Amino acid sequence: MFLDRIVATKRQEVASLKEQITIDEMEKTIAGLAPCLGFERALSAGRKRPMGLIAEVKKASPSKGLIREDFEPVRLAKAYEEAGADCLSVLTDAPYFQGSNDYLSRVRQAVGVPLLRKDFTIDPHQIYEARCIGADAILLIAAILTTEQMRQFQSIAQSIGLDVLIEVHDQEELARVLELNPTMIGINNRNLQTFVTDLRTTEQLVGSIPKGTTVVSESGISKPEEIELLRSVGAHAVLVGEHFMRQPDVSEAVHTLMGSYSETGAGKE
Ligand SMILES: O=P(O)(O)OC[C@@H](O)[C@@H](O)c1c[nH]c2ccccc12
Repeated sequence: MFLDRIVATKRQEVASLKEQITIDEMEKTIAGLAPCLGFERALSAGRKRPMGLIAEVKKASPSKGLIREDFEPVRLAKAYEEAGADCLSVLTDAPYFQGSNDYLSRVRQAVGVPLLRKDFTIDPHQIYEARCIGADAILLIAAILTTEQMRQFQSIAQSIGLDVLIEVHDQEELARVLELNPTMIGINNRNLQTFVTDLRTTEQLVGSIPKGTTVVSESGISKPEEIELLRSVGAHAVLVGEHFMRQPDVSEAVHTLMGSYSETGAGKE
């Protein structure tokens, strides 16, 4: 299984991170940082369109290889912000997605919208690291974590001000995740074992999620009709990467997919 390979690589990365820095040291850095921007809020009450948007800064993926040649993370992030993306996601995994922590930190300096650190979180060290490099939210993937790990990671994240997006792609994962009363659930339309995307994944799972939880439909989204469909079944936001990365002008691509927006917010409490 491919996901197992990614996790094995991540374990080695975490081991070397632990040799470089302790949690105590990272906590000292965190004490001097500005508060996080509210990621979940930006997608719910604060969203700018009827459908919220997390626009992803993504250079490559294991299934597609290099996605964008002229990859300039800061320029892309500014274009997304200008086009009214509510939040951004920045891939930081290097071996499989050609991302980097440095991209996230540079994007943090350049934009004012909340940032998701998109990576494979398997250890508390990475949560502190995410905060230190400038993230406002982290991703927890149910497929690679036990319920207890998710509970522990969620509480660590909250204790340092980070929001948590918990990702599921089937009923079994969703049932485990609901035990944690999450504020935000991502439904990944891509099966991380086969890489096949199917928007019916969102349609099938969204009905089992309690009202009041912010639902993000993730992956394989590229058409305005899909946004409308996902909105009509109950998703509050979408996470879009590859489709935007393949357009020369990402700002225009956001407008074409998502429609126009108002700064005053279109979300409901
Ligand atoms: O590029 P897409 O198909 O629009 O998908 C974006 C995002 O959902 C995808 O990058 C993603 C979703 N969950 C992940 C977990 C790890 C790495 C990447 C992902």
